[in-house]
Amino acid sequence: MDSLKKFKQTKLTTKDLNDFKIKLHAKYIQMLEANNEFFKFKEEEKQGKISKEDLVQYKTKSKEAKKEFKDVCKDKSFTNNYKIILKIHNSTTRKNSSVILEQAKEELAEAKNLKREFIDSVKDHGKGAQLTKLDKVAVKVENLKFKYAPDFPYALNDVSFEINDGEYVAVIGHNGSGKSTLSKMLIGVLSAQEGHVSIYGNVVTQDNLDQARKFLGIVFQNPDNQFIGSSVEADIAFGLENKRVNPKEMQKIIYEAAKKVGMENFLDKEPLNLSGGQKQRVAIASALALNPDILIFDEATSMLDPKGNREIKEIMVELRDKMRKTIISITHDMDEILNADKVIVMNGGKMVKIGKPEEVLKEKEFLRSIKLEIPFLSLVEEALGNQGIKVKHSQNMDELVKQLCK
Ligand SMILES: Nc1ncnc2c1ncn2[C@@H]1O[C@H](COP(=O)(O)OP(=O)(O)OP(=O)(O)O)[C@@H](O)[C@H]1O
Repeated sequence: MDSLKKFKQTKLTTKDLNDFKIKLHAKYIQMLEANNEFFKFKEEEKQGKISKEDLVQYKTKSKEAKKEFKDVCKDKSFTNNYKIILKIHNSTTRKNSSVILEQAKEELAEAKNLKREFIDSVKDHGKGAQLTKLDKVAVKVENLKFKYAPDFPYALNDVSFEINDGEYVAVIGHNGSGKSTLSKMLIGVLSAQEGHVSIYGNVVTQDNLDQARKFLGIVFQNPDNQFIGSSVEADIAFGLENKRVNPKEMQKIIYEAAKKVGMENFLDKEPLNLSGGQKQRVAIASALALNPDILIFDEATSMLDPKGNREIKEIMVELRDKMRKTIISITHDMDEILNADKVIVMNGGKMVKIGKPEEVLKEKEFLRSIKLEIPFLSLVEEALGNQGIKVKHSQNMDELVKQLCK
C-alpha cells in the first residue's frame, strides 16, 4: 500500500507527457533547421563562397542538433514509470486486497497509456503537443522591452498588461507608437528581449511557440495579401489542410466558419469578385476554421471602405458576444475603441493608458497631445454634456440616438 501511495505522489502525468512532446518537437525543428543550414552552406562551399573550414562549424552544429534530438528520444522516464507501477501491481495482486488492487489496476492502465503515447510521440516528433489553459487570463504581457538594433531607441519600453478571456481589447496609438511591434511579439514573429508574453498562463518560449500559436488567429491589414486560395472555399480549406484535418470533416468546418461571417453563399466565388470587406470576412473565416480562442486584428479595417469597415467591426463584437472569443484589435482608428471592453493606449513605445473606453475618452486633451483623434460620437456626447444633457457612453450613434429618444 505504501508503495502505491508513493507512486501516486511521484508518478508521471499527461502534463509531463505534453511537456516532453513540446521539448521533443522543439529539438526536432532545431535539428531540421541546423540540417538545412548545413546543406545551404555546403552548396556555398561548392561554389567557393565559403571555405571548407567555415563549413565545419555548420556540420558540427547540425551533428549536435541531431544528437540532442536523439537524446530526447531516448528518454526512459515513461518506460520506468510503467515498470514501477507494473511491479507494484503484480505484488498487490498477490496480497489480494480488492480496493488496492483496483487502484493499482487503474494506475497501471494510465501508465501503460502514457508509455504508448510516448512511443507514438517519438514517432511523430512530438507534433501532437498541446498547451493547456493554466489561467483565465488570455494574454499577459510583463515588462516587455524590444529594440530593433542595440543603438536604436526602444520600440517597446517596459509594457505590461493583462487581457482576460472573452474580453475585447483595442490597442490604439499614433504612427510609430509600437503597435505593430507589440502585435509581432504577441504572435511570436519577434521574441522578447526582456520580459515575457504568456498565453493562458503559459510563458511563450521558442520551444512552445508552435503550440502557443494554436490559441491565436490573426487577421492582417491588406485583404489582398491574405487570400491564398482560388476560391473562398479553397482559401478557408488551406489552414485546415495544413493542420491535416480529416477531409470528411473539412466541408462542414468550412461551411460553419463561412456562415459565422455571412459568407456561406460565396464559397465558390473567386477573390476577384469580392469587395475588400468580403475578403476580410473570408480572412476571419479562415482564422475561425482553426477555432482559436484569441483573434488578433492587426489594422484589419484600415484599408476598407466605410461599409466594409463597419461590417468587420460588427463581426468583432459578435465574435466576442456570441462565441466568447477574446478579441485584440490593433488599430489607429479611434472609432474602434468604442466597442472595446478595455483600451490600451501606446505612445513612443510605452503603454501610457489602460482603461474602459469611457475612462480613456475622458482625457481628450491628453489624447490630442499624442495625436489621437477623438471619435465624433464622443465629441457629440461631450457637447451634450456641456448643454446639461447627461448621456451614458454609447458604442455607436444608433445607441446614442436611442438614449436621447427615450
Ligand atoms: N524593422 C524596423 N527596423 C527599425 N526600426 C523599426 C522597425 N519597425 C519599426 N521600427 C521603429 O519602432 C518604433 C515602433 O514602430 P511600430 O511599427 O511598432 O509602430 P506602430 O504603432 O505600429 O506604427 P504604424 O501605425 O505606423 O504602423 C518606431 O519608432 C519605428 O520607427
